[in-house]
Parts: sequence; C-alpha cells; structure tokens
Amino acid sequence: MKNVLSIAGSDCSGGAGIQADLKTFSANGVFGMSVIVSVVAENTNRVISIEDVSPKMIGEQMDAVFEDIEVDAVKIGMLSTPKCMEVVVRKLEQYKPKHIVIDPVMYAKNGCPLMEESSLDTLISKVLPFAEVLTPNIPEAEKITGMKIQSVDDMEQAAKAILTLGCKGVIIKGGHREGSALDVLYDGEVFTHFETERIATKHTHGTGCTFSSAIAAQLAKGRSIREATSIAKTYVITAITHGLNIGKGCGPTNHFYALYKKAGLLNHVNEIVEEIVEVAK
Ligand SMILES: Nc1ncnc2c1ncn2[C@@H]1O[C@H](COP(=O)(O)OP(=O)(O)O)[C@@H](O)[C@H]1O
Ligand SMILES: Cc1ncc(COP(=O)(O)O)c(N)n1
Repeated sequence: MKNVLSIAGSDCSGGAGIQADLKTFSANGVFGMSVIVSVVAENTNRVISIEDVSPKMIGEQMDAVFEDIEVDAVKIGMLSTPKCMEVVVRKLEQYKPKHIVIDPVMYAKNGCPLMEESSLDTLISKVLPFAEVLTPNIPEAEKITGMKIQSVDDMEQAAKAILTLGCKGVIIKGGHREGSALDVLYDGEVFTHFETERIATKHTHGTGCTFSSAIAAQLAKGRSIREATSIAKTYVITAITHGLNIGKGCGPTNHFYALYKKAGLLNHVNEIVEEIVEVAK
C-alpha cells in the first residue's frame, strides 16, 4: 500500500479540500493522511469564515506524519497566508517527499477567496518551485503569469511561463473555459492535451481537489506524470458525471458510487457492507 499526504484546508461540507482528497485517495487505492492548514466554514453555496491553524501546529502535524510513516506522495491544496506557506515549505525542505503535486487554490467555486491577495508573491517565489506537477485552473494561471488566457495557444504560453518559475511540470486545467474540458500538460519538452466533452452540470464543487489528489495517488503508485494525469482525468470525469445534487449550490463530485457502479461492483460492495454490519452486531 502506498501512503499519500494531503496538506490543505478542511471543507466541513465534505465536497472539497481535505475531505475530497481523502475520498479520492481511498478510491484510488492508497492510504490517505492529512495535515490541516485552515478550517473553512463553507458549503455548496458560500464561505462563511476561515480560521488558519497556527504555523507551529501545521509544522507539528507534518513532523507527526513524516517521522513515523513513509510518505510516497504529497498533495498540497489551500495555503491561505504567507505564514502557512513558509512553514510548509520549511518542512518540505526538511523531509524531501518523493512526489509533490501542488494545486494553487485561490478561490472556491462560488468566487469566495481562499488565499489572501498578499500571499501571491510567496506562492510564486517559495511554494511553486517545489511542485513536480502544478495544477492551476485558468483564473489561477492568469494570476500567476499576469497573462490573459483565452485560447489553447494562450494556455500553452502560460504553461511555458509557469515552468520558468521553477516547477517541473504544469497542467493548466480547462474547467473554466468555454467549449470542451481541455487540460494542457507541459513538462518542459512536450505539450500533452487531455480533452473530453464538457459535462453540463453545476455540481463541480471539489473538481480541482479531486483531480490533483488522483494525480498524487497515481504518482505514488509509480506512474509517470502523463499516465497519472490520464487516469486522474478519467477519475474526475466519472466523479463529475455522477456528481451529487446535495445542498443549494454547486454539489460535490461523487467518488465511490460512480466507480463501483462503473465497475459493476455496486451490489457487491453493498453486500460486503451488510456482512460487516452483521458481524459487528
Ligand atoms: N463541466 C465539466 N465537464 C468536464 N470536465 C470538467 C468540468 N469541470 C471541470 N472539469 C475537469 O475537472 C478538472 C478540474 O478542473 P477545474 O474545474 O478547472 O479545477 P478547479 O476546481 O481548480 O477550478 C479538470 O480536469 C477539468 O477539465
Ligand atoms: C478547503 C477548500 N479547499 C479547496 C477548495 C476549492 O475546491 P475546488 O476548486 O476543487 O472546487 C475549497 N472550496 N475549499
């Protein structure tokens, strides 16, 4: 079993952040662990408030995991302030995990900011260079590069510009573009396009968290960046296709149901759960 750590914010409504990451890890067959950086009071509709965990506590959670357990990959999500970023970076330098996927989360799907404006410089200069794969969506790639991204060519130019900031690979995600859901991967040598039809749904809460966590899980299992991205794309599409109509806003991606149903395993899984319940009685 491979072990994968998410360093991110907690979404109490269960659709994004740490909660989406752990569900994705389980469904991708790896053991999931979490370091909580911020607690976010949010739901499918809005963000009510954010409380950051102290840098000391963030650092100690990382110590607790790394001093005891072999970490095969790390996924980094929401880091709201420069102070949160600095402690995470210090610990990454200390523990040097094998694979690091960074999702530079800036806004929730409803537009609420999850990263302070003042954090952008620290994100670019201190955090991004640690990424084996950086997964910005189009608005995030625009903030990082200062470019306007409208066409596929713009996505490729932005990917090139982001690579000069020190990360090894970048995937510009196309969830926010018009037309097909096209993601562009650039590894410094070739561009690879991952393109699927856009699914007509508003239930996309947690898509970016799901996608980046699936990439981290697959890198931990020894896949190349291209293979990991291809599997993660299939995974997120399935999870969006079966997205849940929960709450009043953008509902979450669906992890287990979609996968088990697709594999014809849904009845089997339900039977196993029943058996476990019987034994526990
Ligand atoms: N409506 C959709 N139909 C198909 N794929 C989608 C849709 N929305 C997002 N995706 C895919 O989900 C993944 C996450 O992308 P995106 O939604 O842009 O991330 P974020 O949550 O960071 O904004 C990408 O692979 C993207 O192409
Ligand atoms: C704690 C937390 N982290 C990240 C996101 C963004 O989620 P996504 O871009 O995947 O919809 C979120 N809404 N909340």
